[in-house]
Amino acid sequence: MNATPSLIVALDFDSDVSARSLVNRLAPGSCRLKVGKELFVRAGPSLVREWADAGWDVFLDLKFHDIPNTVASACRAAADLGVWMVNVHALGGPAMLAAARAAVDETPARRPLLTAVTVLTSHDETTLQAIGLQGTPAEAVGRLAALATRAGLDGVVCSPQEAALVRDHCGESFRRITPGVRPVGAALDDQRRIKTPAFAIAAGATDLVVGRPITRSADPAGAVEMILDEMRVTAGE
Ligand SMILES: O=C(O)c1cc(=O)[nH]c(=O)n1[C@@H]1O[C@H](COP(=O)(O)O)[C@@H](O)[C@H]1O
Repeated sequence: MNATPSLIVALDFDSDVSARSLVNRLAPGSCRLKVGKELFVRAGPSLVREWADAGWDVFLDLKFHDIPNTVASACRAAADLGVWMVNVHALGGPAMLAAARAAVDETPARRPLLTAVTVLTSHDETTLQAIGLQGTPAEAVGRLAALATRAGLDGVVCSPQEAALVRDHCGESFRRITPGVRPVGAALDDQRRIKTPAFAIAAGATDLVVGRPITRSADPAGAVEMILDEMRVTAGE
C-alpha cells in the first residue's frame, strides 16, 4: 500500500459533550476518529453512528477478545454501525480471528476493515514475562501478526518500533496501525514503546493513532496540522 498515511485521533473522553466539542474543532477530512472503550461505554453506539453518517471514518477500538461466537457477534454489531475499522485482540487465537473475519465479511453494505492488536504499546519485555509471553515484544508482535495474516485480517495494531518488521513479514498491503506516537517533547503518559510521527512513517506505519497530545492541547486542530506536516515531510509529499 502506497496510500498517504492517515492520522487517527483517539477520542478518550468521559462524555459525548467533550468529545463532540473536540471533533467540532477538527477539520473534516484532515483525520480519522477513534472511539474506544471509555467513550463508547459513556456515549453508546448512537454517537458512533452519528459520526459515521456525517462522513467521518470511525475506528471503533473495542479490542474484542472472547470466545469465537461472542467476538463474531460483536464484530457484526460493530459493522452494522457503519464504522471504517474494528479491532480484536490477536491473542484471542486463530479460531477467534477466523470467526471475526467471517462475521465482518457478512456485512451487507460498507464492510469495515478488521485489524488485530498485537502487543499493547504500554507493554515492555517485563510485562510480557509477567503475563507468560516468551521473547521480546518484537518477537511476540511477529508471531501475532502472522496469526492475523493467516486469518485474512486487514492489518495489525502495533508500536511504530515493529511497523517495519510487520511490513517485511506480512506485506505492503497489510495495514500497520501505530499508537504509541509522541511528537518530540510530548509527555509519555502511560505509553512505553513510543516513537515520533516521523519515525513511525519512516518505519512504514500506514495509520498513526494519537490521543492526548491532540486532545489535551489548547489548540487541537493546530496539533493535528503539526503532526500531519511531520508525516508529509517524512513521506516526501
Ligand atoms: O488499539 C489501540 O488503538 C491501542 C493499542 C495499543 O497497543 N496502544 C494504544 O495506546 N492504543 C490506543 O491508542 C490510544 C493512544 O492514546 P494516547 O496515548 O493518548 O496517544 C488510546 O486510545 C489507546 O487505547
